[in-house]
Parts: sequence; structure tokens; C-alpha cells
Amino acid sequence: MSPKTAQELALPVGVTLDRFIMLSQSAFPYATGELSQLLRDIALAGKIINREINRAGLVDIAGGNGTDNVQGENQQKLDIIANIRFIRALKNGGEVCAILSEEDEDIIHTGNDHGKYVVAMDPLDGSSNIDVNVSIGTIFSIYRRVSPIDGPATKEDFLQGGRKQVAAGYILYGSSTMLVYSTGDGVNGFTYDHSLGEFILSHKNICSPQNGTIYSVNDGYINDYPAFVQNYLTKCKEKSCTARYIGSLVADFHRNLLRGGVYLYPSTKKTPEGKLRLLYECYPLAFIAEKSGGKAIDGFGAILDILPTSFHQRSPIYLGSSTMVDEVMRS
Ligand SMILES: O=P(O)(O)OC[C@H]1O[C@](O)(COP(=O)(O)O)[C@@H](O)[C@@H]1O
Ligand SMILES: [Mg+2]
Ligand SMILES: [Mg+2]
Repeated sequence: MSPKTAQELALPVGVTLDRFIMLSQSAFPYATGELSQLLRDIALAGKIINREINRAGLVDIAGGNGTDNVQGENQQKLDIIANIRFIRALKNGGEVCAILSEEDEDIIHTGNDHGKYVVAMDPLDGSSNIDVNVSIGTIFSIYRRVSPIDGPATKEDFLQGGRKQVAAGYILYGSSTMLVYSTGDGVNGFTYDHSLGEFILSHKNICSPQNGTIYSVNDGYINDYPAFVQNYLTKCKEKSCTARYIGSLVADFHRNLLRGGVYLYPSTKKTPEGKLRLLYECYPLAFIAEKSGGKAIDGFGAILDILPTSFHQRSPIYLGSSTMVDEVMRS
């Protein structure tokens, strides 16, 4: 008899994340609890970063850090703080042997060589919105390592390809703070209850609406986009679709996931290979999109089918409601 899925376990809205993880694990008789612990460690890091973000305007953690990351982007102080907090939580948790972060050029070895998992992450997404109190997020992607246990992780552990993710998700720091993730069967969302210090199941088995009227794109670059994108955006305007663009990928994606819509970050003359990073932005959100019934493409095929070649490679991305993504592709 195959293990019961989390959905079949009928976990009620209102259970804590901890209980949800425990019961979901019981659906897998051979589970040993390491992935469960890792998900808890990510939730803990999320709580800590949430606290820092909430008081960003009060203390001297706003603004630039005066340093650039491997992508040549100015790092915000909160980019650095989120990076440090996440690395520390995953190191202390013990289940992760290595981390790949947007803020670091190379693999970060945690010293937990016995750890079975590696994590690729965007510790703070939407950095341009940090100082103006607009929703931002954290994005994560989890793989089971392929390198021998008890040795150092290798680059092959991170270049397995999007379909090899064992779990992925994001934390949205918005009007409320939410953790949304999938371990492959269904997508669930948990809202942070500050008074309890707990993530509570609030959005069970999220299904992306097949179609929608919202499109999210930086319209300012329209003349730089490929012809098929310009055609698609013209059609959207002809149909009086609704333009919504926060400029934080996690926030734009989340709204469209619940309401129906499509997010587009095409290639441009400035970024011919696209702006968003494959391993810790595109793959994890494509995983959530597909597991909730949506789609994610690069203009040629599925994002999850792209074979990665380097840690910080970029890709154009079109993701969200399946009918709208198909329409982009046909434009
Ligand atoms: O300002 P642009 O070019 O529209 O880009 C906005 C996009 O860039 C990002 O900020 C890139 O992510 P980071 O903030 O993690 O670097 C996305 O969140 C967002 O969707
Ligand atoms: Mg980002
Ligand atoms: Mg970032």
C-alpha cells in the first residue's frame, strides 16, 4: 500500500507547521526525519529574519552595505543579515552539508559532512524594496546530496537540475508573514502568528487558477523585450488585463498564485540571458508553480527541464497560471 499523501491525511487548517511536518512525515514509513528538521530550521530562520525586517526602520540596518555580491549588485545590509541568519540556522540544524547563496560566490560548507541535504537560497528577494517597506521574501530549494556522505559536498550536488528538488518554497514578509512550500505532493501555506511565535496552516493544498487577468512585468523595459513578449503584452492591454508589478519576485508570484496571473522576466538587451537566477529563484518557484497546477517556462521549454551549468546562471522566466503561460509561448 503506497504511503498516504499529506493531502489524504486531511490535515486541518489551523494546525501548526510543526504538527503538519510531523504528520506529513508519518505518510512516509521510511522517512528518517532529517528533511522534517531541515524544514523546521528554515522556518526558524524565517522567524528571525522577519523580526529583523519588522524593525528595519528603527535601527541602523536599512540601506546599502557598501559591498557588491557575485552578480555585481549592491548588497543591502538586510541581504547580508538574512544571509548570515540563514546560514547559521542551517548550520546549527545539522541536516545541511552545504549551502549555495545569491550573496556568496562559492559553496558554503557547513561542517555537517554527515548532512544528507544541500540548500540553494535567495536569502532576501526584492532587495530594491527593503527600505521602502514593500513586501520582500526568501526563496529556498532543497536537494538530497549525490556526493558521498561524510565527505565535503561538491558542485554536482547543486547542479542536479530542477526536477531533482526534494522540496522548495519561499517566505513572504508582507502584511503578514507566510511560509509556502512543497515536498512534491501539493503546496501548502502557513501564516506566522506573532503572538504564538508559530507558523499556522492557513492555505491548504494551494491550486493555481488555470487562468487569470493579472500580468506582472517591468513595463519600463518593454522596448527591450523579445517580439513574442511585446505581442503578448499588447494582447493583455487589448483585453484590459490588470497590470500588477511589485518588483519583488516572491510577492508578485504569491499574488498570482492565489488570484491567477502570470509573471514575466524576459531577456533584455541589458540581460540577454535574463535577470533571475536559475538555481535559487527560477527552479524553486517553478517547482511550486508546477506542484500547484501552474507552469513555468523560459520561452522555449519548462524551467525545470533546463540542465544547469553554473551556480549563478540566469534564465528568462514566465510563470503562473497555465493558460496564460501557454499564451505567452504562443505569442
Ligand atoms: O527592478 P527590476 O529589473 O524590475 O527587477 C525586479 C526583480 O529583481 C529582483 O529584485 C531580483 O531579486 P533580488 O532582490 O533577490 O536580487 C526580483 O525580486 C524582482 O522581481
Ligand atoms: Mg531574488
Ligand atoms: Mg536576493
